[in-house]
Amino acid sequence: MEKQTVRVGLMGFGTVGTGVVRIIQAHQEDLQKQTGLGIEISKILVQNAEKSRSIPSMEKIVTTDVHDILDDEGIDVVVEVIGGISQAKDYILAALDRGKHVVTANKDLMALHGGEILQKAEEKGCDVFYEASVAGGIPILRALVEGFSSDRITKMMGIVNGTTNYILSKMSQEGADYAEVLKEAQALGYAEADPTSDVEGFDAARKMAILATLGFRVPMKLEDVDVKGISRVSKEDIAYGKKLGYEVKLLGLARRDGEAIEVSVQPTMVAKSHPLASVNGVFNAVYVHGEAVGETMFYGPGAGELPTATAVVSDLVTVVKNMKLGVNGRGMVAPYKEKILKEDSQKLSKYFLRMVVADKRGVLAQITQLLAEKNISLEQVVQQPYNNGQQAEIILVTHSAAKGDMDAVLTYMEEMDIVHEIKSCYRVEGGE
Ligand SMILES: NC(=O)C1=CN([C@@H]2O[C@H](COP(=O)(O)OP(=O)(O)OC[C@H]3O[C@@H](n4cnc5c(N)ncnc54)[C@H](OP(=O)(O)O)[C@@H]3O)[C@@H](O)[C@H]2O)C=CC1
Ligand SMILES: N[C@@H](CC=O)C(=O)O
Ligand code: NA
Repeated sequence: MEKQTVRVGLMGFGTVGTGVVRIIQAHQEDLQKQTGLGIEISKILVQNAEKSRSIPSMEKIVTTDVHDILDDEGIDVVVEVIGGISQAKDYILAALDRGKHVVTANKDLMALHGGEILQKAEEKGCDVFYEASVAGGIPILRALVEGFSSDRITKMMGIVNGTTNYILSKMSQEGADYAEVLKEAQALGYAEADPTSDVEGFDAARKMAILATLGFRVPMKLEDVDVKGISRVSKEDIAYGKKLGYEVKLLGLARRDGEAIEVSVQPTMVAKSHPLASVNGVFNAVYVHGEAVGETMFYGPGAGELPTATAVVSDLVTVVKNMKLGVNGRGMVAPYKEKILKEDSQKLSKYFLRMVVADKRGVLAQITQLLAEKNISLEQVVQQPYNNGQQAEIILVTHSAAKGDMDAVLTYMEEMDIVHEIKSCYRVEGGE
């Protein structure tokens, strides 16, 4: 007899797992109409079976033994939302070994071991989808893989970490200090008790590695992403940036020139005229430029129970549709392009530079001369008294310059007597 219901083993009943149950329950009829099959959650793996759950009717199917899911031949699909790397990886590989399809929200795992997991899925003829892993509820992975399949993407810029965007937005709107806003973000539950992976940019870097792999169709690794976090962004930088027409954002950048690629995550001065500059609070956004399509932008909630669960359940719907058609495991295209990473001399961008210098005649001339020697010209220059007029503060915005040249200039400036302190240096995007 033909299957009437697809049975799902849900691993994890926390924020996302609870949302998955709620959406499947609330939208059962719609899901059935779209797939032609019922979707039933058969078992839920948790760590603590004694914990009371916000959907008490599901408590009876909770288990702490992963084999209740893995060894149940009636379970067709595993949804992994426990998080973490080692156990989640073992469970997913074991599920694939048993011919079960997988949906996961786990960016940490997919950024590090996505290649191995997808290879195993291909061998076993299984689907693995992970839309929720990048920018939560925004269907950006599907857009890259399906919506832009006919195009060649040249640039992606993403605000893909809600915690840091919340912190930078508050610093900008209220002129508040980093440490102060971080505490507030922790109290509101946006930042983790240990916020390192958010504020040091690692969470965003994992998401950018996934975006670059799918967007450029090259096997990008996490270590290919240059990462710098926001812990050294000061309210002064934000205030000066604003005066010159910029908002500071933790920006993930993936850019292709010819076949050479660069991927980075760093605090960046984003021109106020660019739509990314207006993305505030915990919201995420991804800007995608394609050779044919031109500019596009995707905006929405990057986290949270129901937005993230929407992405998970939509992936589940795709798995079920594929099951009906008998085409699981055939839709995935492994990255097929050779990875060519840019040298620093090929990474071009404008820069914002703030420094404290001696207040003497000719200082600005010496600095512009040094920049000119490296072919770096200036777009904006502001000079003002500093430290009660005993020193001067110079803020520069350059025209496009190579990262290698800019790094060389900074190293040289550190040795110059007239340069007392380099306060900050940011990449500038979005003003072209
Ligand atoms: N929260 C969000 O907004 C987003 C989350 N994600 C990703 O989704 C995944 C889940 O996140 P989230 O729901 O927030 O996490 P939670 O911490 O809220 O929930 C984790 C769940 O998994 C269970 N669990 C954890 N470890 C194990 C284990 N070793 N064995 C069995 N069960 C385990 C926990 O059990 P118990 O309940 O008993 O403690 C809990 O039910 C992560 O990969 C995260 O990065 C992605 C995008 C956004
Ligand atoms: N910690 C992440 C949660 C979603 O991935 C964030 O702040 O964006
Ligand atoms: Na998404």
